[in-house]
Amino acid sequence: MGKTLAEKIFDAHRIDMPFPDTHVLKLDRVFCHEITTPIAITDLMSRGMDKVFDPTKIKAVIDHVTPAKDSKTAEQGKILRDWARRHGIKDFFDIGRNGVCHAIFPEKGFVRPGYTIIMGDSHTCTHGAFGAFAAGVGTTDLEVGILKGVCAFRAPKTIKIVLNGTPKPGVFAKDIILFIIKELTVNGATNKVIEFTGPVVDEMSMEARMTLCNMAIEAGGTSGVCYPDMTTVEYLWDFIKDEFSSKEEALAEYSKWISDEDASYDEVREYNVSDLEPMVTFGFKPDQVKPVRELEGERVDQVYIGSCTNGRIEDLRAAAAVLKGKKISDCVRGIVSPATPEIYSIALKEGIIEIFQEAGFCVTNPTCGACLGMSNGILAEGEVCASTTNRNFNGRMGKGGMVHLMSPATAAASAIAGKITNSELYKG
Ligand SMILES: CC(C)[C@H](C(=O)O)[C@@H](O)C(=O)O
Ligand code: SF4
Repeated sequence: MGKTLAEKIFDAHRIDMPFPDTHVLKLDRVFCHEITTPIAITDLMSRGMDKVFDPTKIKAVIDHVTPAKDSKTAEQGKILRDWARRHGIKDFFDIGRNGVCHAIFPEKGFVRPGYTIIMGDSHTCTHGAFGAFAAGVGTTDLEVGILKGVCAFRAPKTIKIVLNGTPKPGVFAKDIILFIIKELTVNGATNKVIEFTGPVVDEMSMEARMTLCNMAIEAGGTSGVCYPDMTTVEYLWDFIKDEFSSKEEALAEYSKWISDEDASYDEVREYNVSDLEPMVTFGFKPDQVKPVRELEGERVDQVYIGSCTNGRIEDLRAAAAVLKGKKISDCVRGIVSPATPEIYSIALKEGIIEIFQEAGFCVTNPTCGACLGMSNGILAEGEVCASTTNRNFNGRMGKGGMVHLMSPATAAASAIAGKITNSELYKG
């Protein structure tokens, strides 16, 4: 019997199986941010265990609220900053160099095919786009990970999604993943890995694959995964070129992180996305998804483009293609947060920041801020936000506020119209 990609990663990292269905894996990376890691740090300190297993494998960033907005967030940042310094964690990204964790860590080359990664953040699944097993964990697992470099997981049952067809213009990875979550429902993949495969994924950029894997958790998935291929090698090349004599050699090495033909899956679902329309959420759960057409005309007070789902350069380009030469509605506040300084600077060079500004958008520094309603764009009671983020939970972006999740192109078109609308890219 063949093995799935996740099973192969488990086999290569397993150091113990203390109970049936409990696999203790060696970790290649422990990622940290200033909301959850300070809780682990403080607890470890109080137990006299202020140690780290390997400072080179730990990467940390202040991203959720930056610059700090109050004493509490300043303190959270300080705990992480002091800890990183104390333990010689060199890859620590503070104000001026910081970006949204799930954008900046891949961008810096910290994620590789076949890796095991944990972080105290539910969207850690994003990194599976590289053919890694990456999972969000709670404080106890994070503490053990920091101390010992290991983590216990259940067997990785996998749902395979095969995506066929050719998406229409104006239909992006975000529309596809919203559709998949609608099909799977919010707990359809609980405790499972979602493997995204097929010709549509093969054609996708790393950015688009990260958008897919990012939202695996919204269907309950432990991790999303894509198979590494030449697109993965090209993305990583600057970081790996000393390890391999050619891209082909790197590809040959990474190709071991692909499921076998005869691997056994919990479920296999095939979709043809050729007829898929741009999608949008309604209600307060990410599986409440409809074609944009059916929500066309719904009022919007704020449009937010950013986050670990859709704050990457490709996302800003897609939004700018819609906004170019246009103004956003007087009734709308437009906010864009490039997800990393690198993305910000590429957007500046390409004239994308200017397009956003001329359209009437406020451009913020790289941060999560608005996405989880902590800073830089909190909604007032009764307000509605068209957002490229990943969660539309009740009050997510501000108490009493409503969030509609959509692609950057749809968000940009909705900013111009002042109401939910399909992008011109889709209208043709
Ligand atoms: C702050 C953090 C624990 C949280 C998460 O894990 O998802 C945040 O990133 C979010 O998206 O709500
Ligand atoms: S951008 Fe949003 S979803 Fe992503 S890590 Fe930050 S708060 Fe969480």
